[in-house]
Amino acid sequence: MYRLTVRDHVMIAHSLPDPFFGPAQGLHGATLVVEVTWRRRELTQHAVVIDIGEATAILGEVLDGLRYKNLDEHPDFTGVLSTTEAVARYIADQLSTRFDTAPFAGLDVVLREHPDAWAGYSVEFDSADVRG
Ligand SMILES: Nc1nc2c(c(=O)[nH]1)N=C([C@H](O)[C@H](O)COP(=O)(O)OP(=O)(O)OP(=O)(O)O)CN2
Repeated sequence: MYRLTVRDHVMIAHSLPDPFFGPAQGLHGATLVVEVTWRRRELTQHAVVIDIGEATAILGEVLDGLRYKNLDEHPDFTGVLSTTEAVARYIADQLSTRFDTAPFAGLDVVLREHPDAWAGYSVEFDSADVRG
């Protein structure tokens, strides 16, 4: 399996309004470092998983929808606890609508909350040995 990872970051504000989260029930900010890995079984005719520039642009486009936003007021997070895990899933879902998933085996999204804690979400696409 081949992999290509790009990284970006996004500053957001949010609250986690459940006693489970203790002080994080209140509004607070976070700078999330976002790593996305595209996976495929066979390389393209150009011997890549995906062009780094294209991957970076797609990720940036998705993160632009979150930058400097208060997720408590973001329509896509209404009624959702915007945990790192949930934001990772959201980013994976948004990414998956922005490229042809057919040649890829999957996508892994990792969000680093701080240097010692991170969470992620992986989506598996149909297996394929397509050379594109
Ligand atoms: N599994 C997750 N746990 C927590 C998340 C999360 O996204 N996924 N988020 C938070 C808070 O948003 C924040 O990042 C940390 O808040 P903090 O109060 O410091 O939480 P800690 O668990 O590290 O410490 P406490 O002892 O609970 O205060 C929290 N958890």
